[in-house]
Amino acid sequence: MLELTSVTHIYGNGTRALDDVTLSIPKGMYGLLGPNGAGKSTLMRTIATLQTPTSGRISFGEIDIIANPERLRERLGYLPQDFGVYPRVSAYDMLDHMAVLKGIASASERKATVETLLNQVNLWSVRKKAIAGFSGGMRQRFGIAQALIGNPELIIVDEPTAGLDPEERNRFLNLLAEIGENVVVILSTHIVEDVADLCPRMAVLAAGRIQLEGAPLDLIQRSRGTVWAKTIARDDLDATRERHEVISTRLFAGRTIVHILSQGDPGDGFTLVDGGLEDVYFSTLAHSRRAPVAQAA
Ligand SMILES: Nc1ncnc2c1ncn2[C@@H]1O[C@H](COP(=O)(O)OP(=O)(O)OP(=O)(O)O)[C@@H](O)[C@H]1O
Repeated sequence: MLELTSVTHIYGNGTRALDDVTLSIPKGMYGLLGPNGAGKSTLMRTIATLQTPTSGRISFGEIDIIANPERLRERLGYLPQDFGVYPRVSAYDMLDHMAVLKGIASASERKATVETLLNQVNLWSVRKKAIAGFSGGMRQRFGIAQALIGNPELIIVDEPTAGLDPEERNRFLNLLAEIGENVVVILSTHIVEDVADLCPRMAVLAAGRIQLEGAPLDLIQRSRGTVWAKTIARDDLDATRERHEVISTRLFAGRTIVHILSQGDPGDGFTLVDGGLEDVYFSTLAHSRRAPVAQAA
């Protein structure tokens, strides 16, 4: 279990990127959902011990990770949002090199590790090719392979599916799902479907605060009876926004489908729909923009 208690991070320029974040993250896949600038990367880097929070406590099992970051690092696998430079060395050699850095000194143990991982992420056939020539999806699968070196107990993946085409995204998510239920896997993303497809628990982070936490199915259940939809002409959108609490809009065949939040029948020809996680997410964001402090309390 990873426990965060009142974690706040204020950057040198005064930006309060994390504001009193308290979370308990159990084993299994955990989704951290939030828009750009919400503070997700700051939170991921903080948990990965790459930066120290301004205040608050973080523990992983028995380990106080702020006091003993090196103990966490031995158990951590991290795929950052921007993996950085993609070298002209082969996937095999790079993974072998990273295994050395992770402390696997024995050549035979390293060979077994590297071969297993390349197979697991389906890069065995291209193991001799330079990573610089890999597609986005291949790079992300390589990123997961390096994160899995040394059997980590805590795995952090920051925005891993951004920019992947649907087939690559599916492949990558299946790979994450296989990693297992015996480790903590935190998936940070702004893509609702990533969380809906994979995570038994999730939190929504916006403006540095946890706005919502729970099991996606429960959260969807709780929103039942409050999400209404209607197809309108695009020109009518402003008027609709004035009259109703619009949580999302989507174009379909040149028309606009609006979803609104209403505790009772809003009239105007809206029909009740079975809301999904996207509705839960967008209504949470709408609330947080209106009353950030009250919502997060
Ligand atoms: N080094 C820094 N110095 C000052 N402000 C920063 C720094 N890094 C991030 N921020 C600010 O902190 C806030 C949170 O940024 P962060 O990158 O953690 O968000 P994010 O949810 O990961 O967004 P994105 O997906 O766009 O990276 C933003 O307002 C950002 O501008």
